[in-house]
Amino acid sequence: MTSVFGKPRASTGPPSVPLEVNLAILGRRGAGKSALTVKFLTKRFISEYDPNLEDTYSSEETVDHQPIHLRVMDTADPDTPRNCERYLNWAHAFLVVYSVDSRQSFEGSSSYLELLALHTKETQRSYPALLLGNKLDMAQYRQVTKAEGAALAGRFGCLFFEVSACLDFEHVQHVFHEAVREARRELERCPPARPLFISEDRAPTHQAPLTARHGLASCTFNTLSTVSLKEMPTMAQAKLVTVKSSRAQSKRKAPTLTLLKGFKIF
Ligand SMILES: Nc1nc2c(ncn2[C@@H]2O[C@H](COP(=O)(O)OP(=O)(O)OP(=O)(O)O)[C@@H](O)[C@H]2O)c(=O)[nH]1
Repeated sequence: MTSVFGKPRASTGPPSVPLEVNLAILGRRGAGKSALTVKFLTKRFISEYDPNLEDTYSSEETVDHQPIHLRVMDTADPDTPRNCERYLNWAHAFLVVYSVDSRQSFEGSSSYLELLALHTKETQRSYPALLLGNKLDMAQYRQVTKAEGAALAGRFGCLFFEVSACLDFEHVQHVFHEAVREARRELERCPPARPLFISEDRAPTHQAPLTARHGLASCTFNTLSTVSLKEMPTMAQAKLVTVKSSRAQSKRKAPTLTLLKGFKIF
């Protein structure tokens, strides 16, 4: 224990490194992906947005006392899943969103779940997905029953929630944190191999040749003597904007606040 001005302070040791979790939000246009993302990040409901904007946001979260560096990709596919590698190869977990007042968006969410199932099969890895029926506040205009949502989620073995981006923040936060928990479980169960790529233009410095270090036949590895291995660079296309909800709250007095690129928050 240490003490500052007579107040006892627990000795915490070195700060724990946050776990990095990437979350992609998928769904048909108008399902409420952006509204849910912004609600989660700022506790606010947006009414104006750029439907063609796709961006990735980052937020420092604490889930079950563990620091998490969460990145959220609010995707914007045109009408159907398109160029999906950008999120399939990036995300640790997926939120698939439909709107309870739109049968079309529900059918769209089914296509996304099928896409994820195919990706799971192809990569032989498991990708947690949560199915969200959004716009629960519009329940009087329902086109999709809760039972139908639950049945679809059951078919793909994923968690299911009905939410509203314009009702309570805690419920939306709970859903995002559930996605983090699912991703964390999977990352613990099956840690990803650290990806490497080979760059042929730089010789390794201060290193004995592979052949000498491993006693391998020189003819086999001669070509590797000018190769260096590096970690894969981070995705170039992901633009990160860090949002601190406390900052958002302190600027509440501003009549219109543009906090996230492309979003107007009132
Ligand atoms: N009543 C209600 N309206 C919502 C809710 N969520 C989103 N909306 C509205 O639905 C419309 C579409 O919401 P977005 O968040 O832009 O939907 P999106 O899925 O991001 O759509 P794209 O950006 O076109 O891909 C907007 O007018 C939102 O204000 C909700 O929970 N309840």
